[in-house]
Amino acid sequence: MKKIDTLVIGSGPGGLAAAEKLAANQTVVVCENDLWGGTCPNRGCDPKKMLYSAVELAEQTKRFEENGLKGEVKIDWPTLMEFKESYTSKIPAQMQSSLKNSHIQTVQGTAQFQTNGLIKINDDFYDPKNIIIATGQKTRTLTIPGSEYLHNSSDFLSLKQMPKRIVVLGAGYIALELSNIARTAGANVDIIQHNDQPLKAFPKKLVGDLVRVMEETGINFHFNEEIKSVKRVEESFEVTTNTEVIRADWVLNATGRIPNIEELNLNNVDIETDSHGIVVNENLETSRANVYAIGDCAAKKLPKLTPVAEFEGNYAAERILGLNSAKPIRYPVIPSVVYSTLKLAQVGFDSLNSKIDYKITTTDVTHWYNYNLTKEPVAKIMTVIDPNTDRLAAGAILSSSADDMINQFVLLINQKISPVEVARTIFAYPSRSADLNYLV
Ligand SMILES: Cc1cc2nc3c(=O)[nH]c(=O)nc-3n(C[C@H](O)[C@H](O)[C@H](O)COP(=O)(O)OP(=O)(O)OC[C@H]3O[C@@H](n4cnc5c(N)ncnc54)[C@H](O)[C@@H]3O)c2cc1C
Ligand SMILES: NC(=O)c1ccc[n+]([C@@H]2O[C@H](COP(=O)([O-])OP(=O)(O)OC[C@H]3O[C@@H](n4cnc5c(N)ncnc54)[C@H](O)[C@@H]3O)[C@@H](O)[C@H]2O)c1
Repeated sequence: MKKIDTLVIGSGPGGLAAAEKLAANQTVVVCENDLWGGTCPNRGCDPKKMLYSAVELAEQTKRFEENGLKGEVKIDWPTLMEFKESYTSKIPAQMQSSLKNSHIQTVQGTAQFQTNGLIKINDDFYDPKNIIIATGQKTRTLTIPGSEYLHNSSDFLSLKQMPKRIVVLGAGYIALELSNIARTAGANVDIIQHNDQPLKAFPKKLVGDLVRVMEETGINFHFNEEIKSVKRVEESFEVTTNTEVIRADWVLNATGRIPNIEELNLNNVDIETDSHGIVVNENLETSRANVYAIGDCAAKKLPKLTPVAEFEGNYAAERILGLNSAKPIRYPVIPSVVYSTLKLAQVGFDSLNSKIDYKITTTDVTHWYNYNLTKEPVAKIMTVIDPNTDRLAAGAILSSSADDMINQFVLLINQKISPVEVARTIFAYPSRSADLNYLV
């Protein structure tokens, strides 16, 4: 039996952040049953954004055709995939060796709780003083006839050739991001959503604009459709809903992700779970002493994002080290971005106070100098101002630069910067950040 200070289960952004922080003071083991580094760098944020970068440039170039940028731009999918793989193929080894360099022991295998509280990994038993569970999420399985034909986002990010016709089930983050990549790379795309609320957590007005722009690129949205079955017909597939049959060469299941906790055998030690994941208190402690859950696998009403997992990993490590022993975790505002035909970003909406009558303004900036420059089909900025302080409380942006611009909003909100202070600032010109003066 191996006695150690802390066992971290899962080597994604959450687990890595925790392990690195603990390593200077403790004996730490990180256990991983798949790719070192977890979802984000191997089959999530990073590879997606590498494909997106080419797609974004191609879209931008097409928009500028009538303004003097001539010549056909075409995505060469196999070469683009090679570019992506030039990064992803090195990640697991890099991540594992960086852990080893920090004197963290790495074990390849599945961690499973035993009834006596020990953890079994391969043929070894571990008796850690603390455990951090950071096992992430996985694609939700749809229980419909033909579900065996469905692919997930990892399959998409490894496609050798772009299929001619793709049907995408769901209209959330993954659906809207990967549909845009597929469409720009030449596929015909149909998106099927069971209600009329794509990207439910984002402001409806801006989502409506994004859907319209995606439709203009040729993507077909089918709302309020119940997916009944997927049937193989020779080399292709038929996706049947309550009202239609759509032909596809490839079907992506993007109907959501669920906690990846089955293999842990949590019921052996009565660790409480619900349908959103492992139940934790405001100190990220599970129902069992000295066992923490962080990142995507924890049941919390927060966006499941890489920086959130890292923030929680740091917090759990500090708590184990006794650095924040009494303080509950306090999150700063959390921005989220959908990287689609345009970028849709938001921050602060989940921290609004229902008793305050905020001043909400949506400004159409499509024809403002800095947006006209890139000929965007639409660009809008929504601001939510607290009338008591005149400060920005929340905001949303739809534009090609929303991912960077939203970080300006993050700073304004977190640092409580007033409009007067913004007005006293000299920003570089011309730049989109310089428009802040007119917006807040
Ligand atoms: C397609 C896609 C795109 C995304 N894009 C973005 C983005 O642009 N921005 C963003 O912020 N977030 C994005 N995300 C979300 C982001 O990837 C996750 O929020 C983040 O990876 C969560 O980190 P984590 O450490 O909680 O879990 P993960 O990164 O999922 O890591 C968990 C690890 O635990 C391992 N594991 C599971 N069970 C066991 C076990 N029993 N024993 C041992 N190991 C185990 C898994 O193999 C995995 O490697 C995206 C996700 C997807 C799928
Ligand atoms: N850019 C980013 O930050 C980014 C990108 C990708 C994923 N992620 C993270 O991963 C998580 C999972 O992403 P996701 O897109 O899989 O989930 P999601 O929850 O964002 O979207 C799932 C969509 O499928 C719909 N749906 C559910 N059941 C359905 C059914 N039977 N038929 C048709 N539609 C159905 C839902 O209404 C929803 O619109 C996100 O919540 C996010 O935290 C983040």
